[in-house]
Amino acid sequence: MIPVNVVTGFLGSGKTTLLREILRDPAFSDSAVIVNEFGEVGLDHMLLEEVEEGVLLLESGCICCTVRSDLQDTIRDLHDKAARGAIPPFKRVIVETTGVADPAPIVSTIAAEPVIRQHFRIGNVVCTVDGMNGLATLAAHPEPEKQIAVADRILVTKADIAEPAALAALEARVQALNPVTPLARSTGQGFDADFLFGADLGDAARRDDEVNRWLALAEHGHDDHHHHHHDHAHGHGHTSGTTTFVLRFPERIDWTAFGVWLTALLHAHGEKILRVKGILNVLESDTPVVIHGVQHVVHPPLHLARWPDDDRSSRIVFIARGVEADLIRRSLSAYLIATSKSARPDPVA
Ligand SMILES: Nc1nc2c(ncn2[C@@H]2O[C@H](COP(=O)(O)OP(=O)(O)OP(=O)(O)O)[C@@H](O)[C@H]2O)c(=O)[nH]1
Repeated sequence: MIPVNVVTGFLGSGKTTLLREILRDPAFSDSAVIVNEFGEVGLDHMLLEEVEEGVLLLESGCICCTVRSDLQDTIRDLHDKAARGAIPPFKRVIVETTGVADPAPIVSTIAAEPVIRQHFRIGNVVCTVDGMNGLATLAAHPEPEKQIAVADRILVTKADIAEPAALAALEARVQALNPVTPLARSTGQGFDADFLFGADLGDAARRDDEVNRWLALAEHGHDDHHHHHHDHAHGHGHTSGTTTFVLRFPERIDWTAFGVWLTALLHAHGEKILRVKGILNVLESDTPVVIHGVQHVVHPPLHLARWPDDDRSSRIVFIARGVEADLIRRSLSAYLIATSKSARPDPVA
């Protein structure tokens, strides 16, 4: 299965700079890149073409709203061409979105298409955040907050030119919006391509590490001295309403009942549940099941070969906007009691 990575991030935050550098890395030369741009002039495309011939430009506008089928066509086209030998084989796809795109529909576009699903899987969503203008952009525009919430990797760019205090304030804000996603800084060169695009939950060999990474972040935050809940909507004159919470249940749960509940929740409130990730102790298996989803899309559940530590409780992290943690907790609790399989879930701080 070929991973499809998505590079998102607000206008001018450094997406093209990241891609250009990544494509210079010989280990990443076997990447097919799809660039989505607004407007007539494909400037990013011209920049990218200098270094990489396998770059395709998706010309018909914004992926996220009108032309999702174009993205599907483009991915199928890449696959056909590689199969025919018309282009070199590639090991990964990277989609660069426009700065104002919502990455969630792009993820669902790839996840929903049966032909694509036979050969491709979702890789990481990498979000660039402008180290200079990030706070101002977050205050003024709705898109970056969602891009950050949905991301699997966050890259704070322009660390070479931003003020250290401003960078720290930005990172605190980003971590408050999404405490479970690892964050790195960049100076416009020397990117850790493996961290950003190599390691992801869909890769069985890297899965345990990934789960440990976000579980540790979910439970301890990025920094123990500085717990994420403190920073939420801190200063900046902007109250976002994006919250993160962890539901923990001590007893084994019925996977089928849980699956029905989660499907119903996302059907009713998907646009408010930006991200869900969880490790479940299910009745049907002695090893844990990992779930993750972006808005209305739940990826197929993944099995871990072993538990990451001695803790056998199920833990589910939600990043949500405009929905009360308590509502979700009570709903799940009621559902599990009604299906009489499990104990009441308790929230942890
Ligand atoms: N000093 C410095 N400049 C950077 C860095 N990252 C990006 N830039 C500069 O910031 C500007 C915008 O970067 P791009 O990579 O074009 O950003 P983008 O997100 O692709 O922009 P759009 O295509 O407009 O959405 C360019 O002039 C880059 O050279 C960085 O880490 N340090």
